Order: sequence, then C-alpha cells, then structure tokens
Amino acid sequence: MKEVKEPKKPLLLFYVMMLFLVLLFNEMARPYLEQAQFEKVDYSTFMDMIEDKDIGRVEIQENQILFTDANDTKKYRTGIMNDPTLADRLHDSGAKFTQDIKEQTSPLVDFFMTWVLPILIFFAIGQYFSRKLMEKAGGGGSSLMFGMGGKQAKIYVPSSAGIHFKDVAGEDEAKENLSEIVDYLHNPQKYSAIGAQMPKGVLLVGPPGTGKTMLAKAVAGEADVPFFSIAGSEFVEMFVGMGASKVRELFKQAKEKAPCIVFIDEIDAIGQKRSGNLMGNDEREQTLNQLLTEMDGFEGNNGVIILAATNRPESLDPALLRPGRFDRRVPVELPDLAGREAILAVHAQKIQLEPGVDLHTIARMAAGASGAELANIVNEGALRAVRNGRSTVRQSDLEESVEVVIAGYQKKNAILSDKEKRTVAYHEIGHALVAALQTDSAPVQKITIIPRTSGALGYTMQVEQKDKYILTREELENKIATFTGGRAAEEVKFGQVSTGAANDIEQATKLARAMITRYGMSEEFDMVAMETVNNKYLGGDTSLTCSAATQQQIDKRVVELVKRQHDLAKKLLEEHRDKLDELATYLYEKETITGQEFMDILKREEKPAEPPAAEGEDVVPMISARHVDDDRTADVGSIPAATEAEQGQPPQTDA
Ligand SMILES: Nc1ncnc2c1ncn2[C@@H]1O[C@H](COP(=O)(O)OP(=O)(O)OP(=O)(O)O)[C@@H](O)[C@H]1O
Ligand SMILES: [Zn+2]
Repeated sequence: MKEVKEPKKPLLLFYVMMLFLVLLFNEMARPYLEQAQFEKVDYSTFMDMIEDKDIGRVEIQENQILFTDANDTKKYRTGIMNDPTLADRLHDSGAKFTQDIKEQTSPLVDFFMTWVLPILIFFAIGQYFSRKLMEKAGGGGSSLMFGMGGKQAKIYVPSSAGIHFKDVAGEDEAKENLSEIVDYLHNPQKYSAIGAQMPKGVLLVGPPGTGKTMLAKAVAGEADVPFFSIAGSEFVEMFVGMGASKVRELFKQAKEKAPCIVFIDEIDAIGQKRSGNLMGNDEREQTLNQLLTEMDGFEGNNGVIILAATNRPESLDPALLRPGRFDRRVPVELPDLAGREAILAVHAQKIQLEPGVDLHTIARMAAGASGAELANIVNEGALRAVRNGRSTVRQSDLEESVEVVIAGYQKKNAILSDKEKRTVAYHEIGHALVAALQTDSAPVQKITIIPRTSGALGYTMQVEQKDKYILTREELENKIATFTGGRAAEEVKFGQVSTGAANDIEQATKLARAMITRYGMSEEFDMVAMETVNNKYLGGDTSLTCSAATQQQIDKRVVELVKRQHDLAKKLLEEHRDKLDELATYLYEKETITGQEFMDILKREEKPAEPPAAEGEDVVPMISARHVDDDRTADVGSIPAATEAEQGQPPQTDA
C-alpha cells in the first residue's frame, strides 16, 4: 500500500506564530538564561567582598549589580541599595567599573543564538507535534504542520496483499449484496447500456468488529480498484472549515482515480442529525453539508462508489440517507454459528493447529462473539500455546481463550477464604441446577470457581446446541429463574445472602423488563410498547414511551416477575437439596467441572424425572426467525448470551 502525497499549502499562520515565539524567547527567556550564569548573593556579601578587596569588575545596572571576584572567575549579582558611598569604596577596593560584564560574543555567534537556534528549536517542536497529531488522526508519516493544509484521504493502491471476499468469512448476504458493486466496477457499460444507475453510496451497518472495514477493502480488492479510506473523526478538525476542505480534497482525488472505492469509517462522527439550532456544531455541519454537495455533484456512473460504515444508523442525518446518497443499506450482523466457525477457520489458518481441533465446539462456546472477538480468541489461544512452551495450538488453548475473552484471565493468587469458596461453589451449582431442572434451557457446558481477572469469582457456562433466534416466554422465564438460581442456592444452604449476585440481579431485571415493556409478555399491557430501543448495535439503551403512572405499574410487574422466578428457583433447589450439596461439594473440591460430570452426578440413582435441556428443538423456521433477529442480541447483552459471570465485588459474605 502506498500513500500519495499532495502539495503543501502555504503555512503563513505557522510562520507568523513562529516569529512571534522567537521574539518572545528573546524578550523573556534569554535574559533569564543569562542571569542564570550569575550567582545571586545578598548585599552584605557584596560589601564584605569590597572590604576584602575581592572584587574584579563591577557593572551597576538599573535594578541590580553584577560583579566578579578579584580573579574574575566567578560572577555574582545582587540587588541595588541606597548606598551613596558605594562608588568611593569600590574605587578604594580597586574594582574596575565596566559597561558590560557579559562575555562579548562575536556578532555571528550572537545572531546564531538569538535567531537561528530558537527558530530551529521551534521548528523541531512544531514538526514533532504535527506528526503526533497526524498519527492520532490515523494518517501516516507525511507531516504537515499542525495538520493544516487539508489532509487527504490515504490512497491504497491495490496490491497483492489486498483483501478479497474469501478473507471475510460468514457475512454471505453482505457479500452477495456488495458483489453487484464489484460487477459494476468490472463492467460499467453493462449497467449504463440499460440505463441503470449504480448507487453512489452504500452504508454498511452493524455492531463493532463484524468486518465492515474488511468488506469495504474486499470490494476494492475484488474489483481491483484503488481504495481510499478515511475515518469520519478525521474530518472533525480543530479549525472550522478544515473538515469541509478535506471532503473536497477527498472527492477531487477520488474522481481523478475513478473507478475507485471511497470508504468512510464511523460516518456518524460527521453524519449525525443536524441540530438545526444556531449553537450547533458548525464544523461538523459544514463538513456534512460539503459531503452532501459532493455526493450530489457527481454522476452515478462516474465510477466513484462510496462505502460508509456505522454502528449507529439511527443517529444519521436523514439527508444522508436520501435517494442518490447512501440509499443502499447493507446489514453486517454478528455471525451465526456457521459464520463463527468459518471465521475461526479463516484465522486458524494463520496458526499451527494440532490435528483434531474441533472449531465447531469453540464456535458454539463463543455465542454472540463478533468477528474481531473470534480473531482475538484464536490469537489468545496461540499465545497460550507459546506460554506453555508448545509449538502447536490445542483444543484446550482455544477453549481457555474463549473464557479469557468472556471472563478474563485466571487469577492464580486470588485469596478466597474457605467459606467464600464454598459460597461461590453453591452459588454456581445453584445456577446450573436450576437450569438443568427446567426444560428448554441450554445445557450446562462447564462450571468453574476459579476467579478471573475480570472480577468473576466463578461462572457457569451454558451453551446452546444451535443459535436461537427467538425465545418463548417460557424460555425467558427459565432464564430469569436461572439467573436467580445462584442467590437461591446461597439462601437454601446458608440462610443468608451475599453481594455475589449483583450481576445476576442486573441481568434478570433487564430481561424481565424487556419482557414486559418490549416483548408484550404481560397480560396487563398486552402488545403495547412501553420502551423503544435507541441503538440496537451498541448496548441497546432504551427510552421510555409511557406515562409516569404506567412506569410505576411496570416496575411493580418487573418485581413480581423476578420474584416469582426466584421463588421457583428456591423451590427447585429445596426439592433437590441432596444433589445441591453433592454437586457443590464436588465443585468445591475440583474447582472446575464439565457439563458431563455435572449431568452424571445429577442423574446418578435419581430417576431422571425431568429430561434436562431439550436439545436442538428449533421448530421455528429460519424465515420467521429473521424478523426477530435484532432482538436476539439486545436481550441479554451482546456477549455470549448463554454465559453469565459473577460480579467481582469483594465478597463480603459470611459470618
Ligand atoms: N467476517 C470476518 N471474517 C474474518 N475476520 C473478521 C471478520 N469480521 C471481523 N474479522 C476480524 O476482525 C477485525 C476487525 O474487523 P473490522 O475492522 O473490519 O470490523 P468493523 O466492523 O469495521 O469494526 P468497527 O465497527 O469497530 O470499525 C478484522 O481485522 C478481522 O481480523
Ligand atoms: Zn450468579
């Protein structure tokens, strides 16, 4: 990839500033530096030295006296005193009055010190900071002072290292959608002959780390055209008007290189809804207006195609989304099970895998992970293998790294008291047991009470056989019961509660609330929305759309719902008290147990009353599943929905 530089613009402002700084330096800093050569002494020392005839040269200035000792080796200064006889005494001491005690330097050296050196210093500082600024803005080496002069999108000329569609795993719909653009870039005449216009702008929408940047690069790679990339935040400049000029510059360059792809990452940084009020962010709006103007200005068939990425599409200005601008929207969603496996496979090619590693299992464990997280999981696995002195990556490395990405590293030296450890063991078994005793709940994969750096003191990992796209009311209620299972076990065993359930409480509440306000799962409110999701890709914060009186009702219903499930969980655990004790003791001793071990103990000699976890019963056809796809991630947080980790409060349990 090679960067194309552009001519520097005049930097008048910079030079004026530099001149000013040099003058300032000569006015203030130089005298100060020179003074530093003189040791400051008090007046009495000066008088003593006169008595002792230890005075060489003397210069009486307006507000201070500079003098040297008799050998003329040391320089001193002292303040002025009202001392009328000073001149006489000085004369007696044999001191020489001089005009200028400072070293007479040659005019050339003086000129150098006063002008050339400071200019060089300031120039170097300016260069340093401008480079820093450029780096921060994501730009490469070329340094323009203070980022002025309109920075230029980087041009990536296609190279053999270019990315292709095959490098982007999963995301088949997105690729299908974008391949039309590739085709257009290959055969524009095919489209213009029939009178079809290519979309000028395509918006890639999806959660962070799902490969939007990769896809844009892949389009350029497949079409073998230049790729310009700039982040929306790079347009937002210190100086008003800079952003707009960057946009102009970007399009000028793009048109010269057409056909080409222009990629604007984080377009929401400039494309946010314009405020309409006078105090709005001028700079951003100017930049946005310029972008709109440019997009209107070029013909659809001139071969410049703009791809933009965002994960907050709802915040974009409607003007950007109008026909003729970013009128095509390509969703880039979190990968499903098959997608996760494919992404793992792509990244696993770069590392040395032991034969027989099962990526399918890893993909299942990493439910809800994005492409970037999966790439990270593979890399963590490789790092773990190296740490353990091996040259190939094992299944256990990858499994551990899924957990690292979910819950942080194992904390080897965490000091839990015996009682605390027992509490955590009961808590975790509580979750697992409640999950297993209900139908339609994901099977338990692993339970551990080894503390993690994220603060988790233990966790129970449940893994769905398949991705679930919709959840029934019963399944959601089961989930809430499972969340409360940890606390319930503590109550059943110790008759008291601890802080260890903070995270469970949060999750249970969130879920119960969503059931009532958004999923229409209460008799009282039926299918009326009481909350809407503001941003489905980023955490999914919600806003209320109901009256204050209704809010009170909602709160009451949420409490009832959670309490009902909590009571149910307690009842289940009390009914299986012996299993709770047996499993908790086993976990306490082993610290980590597999789902299999758990099931073996659970089933032992107890007749399998309820079949645990119905597996793979997705009767829901995929088509209808699509409709609710968005809600799936918003439900339980974006990271593995089937996993909960305990909150790492210092466990101030126990008595
Ligand atoms: N579908 C995928 N196939 C292979 N690798 C992927 C995929 N998605 C993400 N990755 C990995 O994640 C990294 C980050 O992806 P990328 O920067 O394209 O995400 P993004 O959607 O642009 O994220 P953001 O919204 O945070 O900018 C990639 O460099 C790649 O290693
Ligand atoms: Zn818990």
